[in-house]
Amino acid sequence: MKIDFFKYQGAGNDFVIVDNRQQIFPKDDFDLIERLCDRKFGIGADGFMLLENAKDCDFKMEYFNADGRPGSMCGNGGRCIVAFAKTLNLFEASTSFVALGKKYQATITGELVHLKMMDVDHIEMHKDHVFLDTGSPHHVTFIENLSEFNVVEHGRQIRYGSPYFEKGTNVNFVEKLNENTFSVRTYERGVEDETLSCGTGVTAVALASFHLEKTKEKKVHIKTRGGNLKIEFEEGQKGYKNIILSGPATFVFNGTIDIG
Ligand SMILES: N[C@H](CCC[C@H](N)C(=O)O)C(=O)O
Repeated sequence: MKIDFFKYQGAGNDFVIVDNRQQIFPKDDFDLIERLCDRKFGIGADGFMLLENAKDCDFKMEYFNADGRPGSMCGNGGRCIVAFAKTLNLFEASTSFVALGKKYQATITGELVHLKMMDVDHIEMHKDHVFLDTGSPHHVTFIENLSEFNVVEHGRQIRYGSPYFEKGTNVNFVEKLNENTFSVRTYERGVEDETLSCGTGVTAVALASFHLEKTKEKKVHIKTRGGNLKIEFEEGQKGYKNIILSGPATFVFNGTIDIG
């Protein structure tokens, strides 16, 4: 069977998207999804997404990591699927979609997609890191000389170590550049490698930076290897709310692939 796919990237975090409103895609076939994401045997991507119909929303997003397994929330993927949904005329100026049973809202202005992330109530503070869930789990550590740092080696050690083990976590290494700007590199669970950027990861870094008083700003700029992202948020009674992740989400190419 041949399927049409669309390749997008958001700040260098890249995705294959398939329009599955007709339920044509065999989504239980994790080996197939892994192969489609493979950069040598397939199309190549950090993640795979299906756009499906949803009841009270414009569409549903189903996200899979490059290892073919269903992932948790993906911030850059969310922004990319919103850009894709726009080309299908599924909404005008703003959209709401469902992912992992949660409702998300987004808007588009020019090249930028602004995605409202889930509220974050808990930030775990540890001696040398913080841990929080922004839709996906994130371990955040501040370091120096980020550009020289071996992200894969250290990220992998933390991801597979205590207390995460098999379930794992995404791991972000951060360096402060100025009062409201941070540089971030992320080791992504499910890709098991460094990716060029991670949306839920930079969101976690922005909140962690504010929480640790490394910035007083509630509008934080993040530089990643794949581009720049911006996070705005408000303090809620318990934690953080109205968290908006903004950045580019760009169509790269489309094609047809025989999935057997
Ligand atoms: N790249 C994604 C995160 C994917 C989540 C995945 N790595 C997991 O922990 O299941 C992002 O932009 O937020």
